[in-house]
Amino acid sequence: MSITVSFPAEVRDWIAQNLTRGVAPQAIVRELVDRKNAVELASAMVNAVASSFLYGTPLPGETLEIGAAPVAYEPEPLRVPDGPLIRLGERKTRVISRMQRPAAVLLDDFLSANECEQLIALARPRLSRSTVVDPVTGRNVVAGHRSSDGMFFRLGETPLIARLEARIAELTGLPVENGEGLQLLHYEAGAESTPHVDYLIAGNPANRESIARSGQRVGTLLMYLNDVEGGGETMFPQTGWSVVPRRGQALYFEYGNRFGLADPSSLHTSTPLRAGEKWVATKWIRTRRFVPRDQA
Ligand SMILES: O=C(O)CCC(=O)C(=O)O
Ligand SMILES: [Fe+2]
Repeated sequence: MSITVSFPAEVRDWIAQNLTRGVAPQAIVRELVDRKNAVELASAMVNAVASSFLYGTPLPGETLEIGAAPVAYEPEPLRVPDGPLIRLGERKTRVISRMQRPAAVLLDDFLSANECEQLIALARPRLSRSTVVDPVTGRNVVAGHRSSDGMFFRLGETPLIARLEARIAELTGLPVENGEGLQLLHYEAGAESTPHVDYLIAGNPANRESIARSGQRVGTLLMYLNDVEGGGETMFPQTGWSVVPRRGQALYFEYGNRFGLADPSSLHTSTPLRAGEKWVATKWIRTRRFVPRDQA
């Protein structure tokens, strides 16, 4: 049995700010109990906000159900075609491996060596220190945790970019217009990205606005543009799976289901690069047409 109680927006936002700053959920519950809330109510309020962070869902509204069934992510199969070979336009790509959770496929020969070299050459003069959206303020800041350089292409910016975007749409079954501009990342020795999910957490206004404009992110395609000498693996700590970058290969993973939940097992990291460099191109895909902030 469950009961419905009111959940004031100020309390919800205060919990969201604390979770974003990394305060432990138990500490937030304790503080609420100190402020004369019943422990069941305090736990339910913190759990509701934590669950929205975990599954990439909207923040809870003005009411809260206490005693409702807990949320869990139900995985769905990838939209990618079955079989060992996938024909994408004039290109045939070979499936190396499939993974159920997170739903993923690793592909060989997704890009030709020449396409990898062209992407690097186009991106190199335009690199700048990678930024991320600050979870508290929602502003773009230099990513302390990421320590790579990056740049973005506009959708269809060159014939090569347009051709790759068409290939990605054919693979994923999601329209080109749902894709964000292709991002190129360059890591040097020692650089890494710490564990993160690619879907957007509704804890700050910038992410909420982005989700309202373009929908949630539901899939990521990583294209490896060079072989790495050591480290620099794309690692999924929840499942212990790690992909070693190899030139021309692509890793596609999806993390959105039909209930609008995102998959926490898609948490991933680029492990510290031990030597040499790593080049990777990332395509993030939304549920709807991607509208950048400056074009809203
Ligand atoms: O460099 C990688 O392997 C991962 C990159 C990544 O996580 C991203 O661009 O979102
Ligand atoms: Fe990522």
